[in-house]
Amino acid sequence: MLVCCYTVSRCVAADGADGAAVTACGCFSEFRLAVVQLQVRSVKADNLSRARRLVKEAAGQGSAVVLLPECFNSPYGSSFFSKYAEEIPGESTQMLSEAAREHKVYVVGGSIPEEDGGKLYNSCTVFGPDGGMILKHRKIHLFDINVPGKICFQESETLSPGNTYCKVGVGICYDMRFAELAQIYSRKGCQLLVYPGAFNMTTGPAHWELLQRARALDNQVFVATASPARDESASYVAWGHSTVVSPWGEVISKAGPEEAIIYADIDLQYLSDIRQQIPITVQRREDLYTVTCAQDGSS
Ligand SMILES: NC(=O)CCC(=O)C(=O)O
Repeated sequence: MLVCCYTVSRCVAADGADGAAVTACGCFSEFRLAVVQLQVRSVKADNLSRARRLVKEAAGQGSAVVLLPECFNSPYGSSFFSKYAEEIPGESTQMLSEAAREHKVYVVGGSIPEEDGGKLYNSCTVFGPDGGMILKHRKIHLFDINVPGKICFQESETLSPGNTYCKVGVGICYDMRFAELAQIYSRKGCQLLVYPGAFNMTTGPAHWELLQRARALDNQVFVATASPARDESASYVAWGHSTVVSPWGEVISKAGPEEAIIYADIDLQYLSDIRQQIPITVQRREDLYTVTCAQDGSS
């Protein structure tokens, strides 16, 4: 999977088979990334058909990777998760697989509420151009916050956290706040971190761009976020502003609040150049500090 470029042989497929994603790894040094800021509404079938159409449009513009938002098939909110939840594979992931195969692109399928064994998860799946599922990432940091008078949201009332991270650089929304996760991904060789996410009207203006730029700069990686488009009539109003940030920390592409596709031409040589110019990746004092993984992380 090219968002990883961990090394081709270490990529892990959804079925756990090491190396099965070798062609998917591809390791292009330049490619076009499309971020689809979908207007998510209450009719699941409409969300799926619009997502499919926008993947097609993005592919037609030469994109190799298309990123969808968090909860692209369902309004975001605790009262919706169980109603819209599906097993994986299911209707929504079937659509992602078909769209990836039909248009010969990688699709990072934002996330959907996933039902498994009586529990609900917030899960991202990634499909390669052959329609095969490369990985599934379950959101590992549930969004439980309380900013008095502004926003109180408790994902843990309905969702369970995933307990593994994957070997490509995928996090979901609140996961972006955890710098260690991004550090681990970049140590494993990820050069692009993708975060489908739905920040809100309180934390969005304050933190959304800042977090992306921080993750990008700290790790000298590209960072892309995909939000649902803003719907002022929704119970949870998403901030929008899907963004792509370069390893220099610059915003290279950014949507407004409305439905849109944004594009960024990712050049991994540029990333290497920055890592040579400011060589923090080789200047770390691992004799004094280090970030360790509690487990192997395969998912
Ligand atoms: N869906 C989420 O995880 C939202 C996270 C968020 O808004 C934040 O401020 O963090």
